[in-house]
Amino acid sequence: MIKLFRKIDEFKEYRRSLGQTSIGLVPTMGNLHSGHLSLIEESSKYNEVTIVTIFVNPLQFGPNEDFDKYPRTLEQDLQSIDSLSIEKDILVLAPESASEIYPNGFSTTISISGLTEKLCGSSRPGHFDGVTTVVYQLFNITKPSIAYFGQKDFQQQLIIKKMVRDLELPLQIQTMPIIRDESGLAKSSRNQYLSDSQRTEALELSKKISTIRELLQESSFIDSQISINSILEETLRDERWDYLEVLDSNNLQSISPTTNEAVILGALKVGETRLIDNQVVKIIYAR
Ligand SMILES: Nc1ncnc2c1ncn2[C@@H]1O[C@H](COP(=O)(O)OP(=O)(O)OP(=O)(O)O)[C@@H](O)[C@H]1O
Ligand SMILES: CC(C)(CO)[C@@H](O)C(=O)[O-]
Ligand code: BAL
Repeated sequence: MIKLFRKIDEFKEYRRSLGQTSIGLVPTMGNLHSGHLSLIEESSKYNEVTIVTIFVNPLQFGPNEDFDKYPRTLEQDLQSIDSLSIEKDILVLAPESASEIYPNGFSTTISISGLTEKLCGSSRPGHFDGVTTVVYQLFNITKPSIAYFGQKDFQQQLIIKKMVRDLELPLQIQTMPIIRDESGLAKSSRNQYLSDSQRTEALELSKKISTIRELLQESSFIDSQISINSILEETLRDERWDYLEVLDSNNLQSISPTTNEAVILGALKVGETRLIDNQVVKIIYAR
C-alpha cells in the first residue's frame, strides 16, 4: 500500500502509530528514476515499512543553481513507486511547502567540517550544510532504523555517515551502487536537461573515470601515478571539468601508502548542466 502525506503533522501522527517496527528511509528530491527505485526496492526487501521523502530542499541550492527549474513530478513519481508492485507499506512524504520542514523561525544549521570543503563543497558553497540540515531534519521526523543513499553522490553519503557517527544518531546508513543507463551514463534527474548531443558529450565523464580505474587496476599505484597525473592535468585544462580527482575512499584525503581503496570522482559541466559520477577501486601498491 502506498500512502501519501503532504503535511508533517499528519505524517508524525501516523509515524507514532507504527511504534518500533523496522523502517527504511529513502530521501530524494523526486523525479524518480531507476537509481531511486533501486533504493526503494532494497529498503522494502529488509524493512516492514519504507518511507520515501520527496522534497526539493531550497537550502542546498546556490543562488544561481536550478532550484526553480528542478523537475517536480509527484504524480509520475507515485506511479513509478506503484509500478514496483511492492507488497509492504510505502509511505511517501512529499511536504506541500518548505515551511513544513523549516517552520517559521527555524534557524538551525547542521554543518560538518572536514569532508565538506572539497569537490562539490568547493564548487557549491553551503551545499552540504543544506544537505546535512535537511537530512537531520528528515531523520528526526521519520525516525528510521536505516536510511539508503546512492553511491552516485559519493561525498554526500560519506558526510551523512560522519554526521551519524558524530551525533550518535540511532540509525544505520546503507550506500547503494550507481545505476547507469546502457551507455554508462549514471542515472540522474538532471540528465533530462540534456539534448541528444549533450547526452553523448556527458559520456566523457564516465569514460574518463573508467580510464583512470583501468590504469589503477592494471598496474601498481606507484606505476600508474605518472600517467594518471598527466590525465588529470590535461583534463582539468578543459574548463567544462569542475573536478577530477583520485582520493582515499574512506576520508577523501590524498592517497597514501595506507590507502586500500580509492575513489575517482568527477564533475563535468555539459552546457548548463553539471553532472557528477565516481568509481571505487581497490589499490594495488606493488606487484
Ligand atoms: N544513478 C543512481 N544510482 C543509485 N542511486 C542514485 C542514483 N541517482 C541518484 N541516486 C540516489 O538517490 C538519492 C536521491 O537523489 P536525488 O533525488 O538527488 O537524485 P539525482 O538523480 O541524483 O538528482 P540530481 O540530478 O539532482 O543529482 C540520493 O541518495 C542519490 O545518491
Ligand atoms: C539527500 C537529499 C535528498 C537531501 O535533500 C539530496 O541531497 C539528494 O537527493 O541526494
Ligand atoms: N543528489 C544531489 C542533490 C543536489 O544536487 O542538490
